[in-house]
Amino acid sequence: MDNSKLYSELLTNLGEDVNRDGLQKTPDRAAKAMEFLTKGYDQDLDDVINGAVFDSDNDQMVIVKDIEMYSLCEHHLLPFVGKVHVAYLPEGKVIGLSKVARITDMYARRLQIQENMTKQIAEAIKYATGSSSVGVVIEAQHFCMMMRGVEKQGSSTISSMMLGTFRENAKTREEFLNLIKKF
Ligand SMILES: Nc1nc2c(ncn2[C@@H]2O[C@H](COP(=O)(O)OP(=O)(O)OP(=O)(O)O)[C@@H](O)[C@H]2O)c(=O)[nH]1
Ligand SMILES: [Zn+2]
Repeated sequence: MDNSKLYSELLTNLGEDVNRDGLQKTPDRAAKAMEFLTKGYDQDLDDVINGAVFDSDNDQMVIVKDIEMYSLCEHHLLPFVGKVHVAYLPEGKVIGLSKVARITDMYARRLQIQENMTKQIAEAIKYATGSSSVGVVIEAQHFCMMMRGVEKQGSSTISSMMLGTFRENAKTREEFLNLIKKF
């Protein structure tokens, strides 16, 4: 059965009249929206990187911060929304900056938990750049904690994955964390 039909059944089960004016196209729209929000399953990391990795002899920290992220929690299918910060220490190669955001989207547009997505992005940056030192921090608000359940609107969740020098060297980690702080 296609997703539109499934949404139609869901709405009927919820007590709605799927033939009423406002709902006529809703199953189609909802199916399209869900397909968009989970399109990361169909993406391949090499295709996303698209060869945009360049030689560079700059071995200092690169940070792409405040990348907006919209994902869906795998427990409730509700959004979690926030910012992703990515850093790495180049080891001869740098990646196209937009690809860092595209990699983030590829993993965000799946059913996720924040911690797993944090690790997946870090591993992908490591793979793409060949760098052993990668740091990823995600700060997000989970709608399943805000709109329902525990109903806490003010809390946010911060997760991190530090690899290589970011894990081993407190100074490198601090430099990253200081540079992504809000001033
Ligand atoms: N660690 C982690 N937990 C998450 C994430 N997204 C949602 N959750 C949590 O997953 C848990 C699921 O708990 P359950 O007790 O099985 O489900 P529930 O009865 O709907 O839980 P409540 O949200 O407490 O009402 C909840 O504590 C959610 O807050 C995430 O990205 N990471
Ligand atoms: Zn949830």
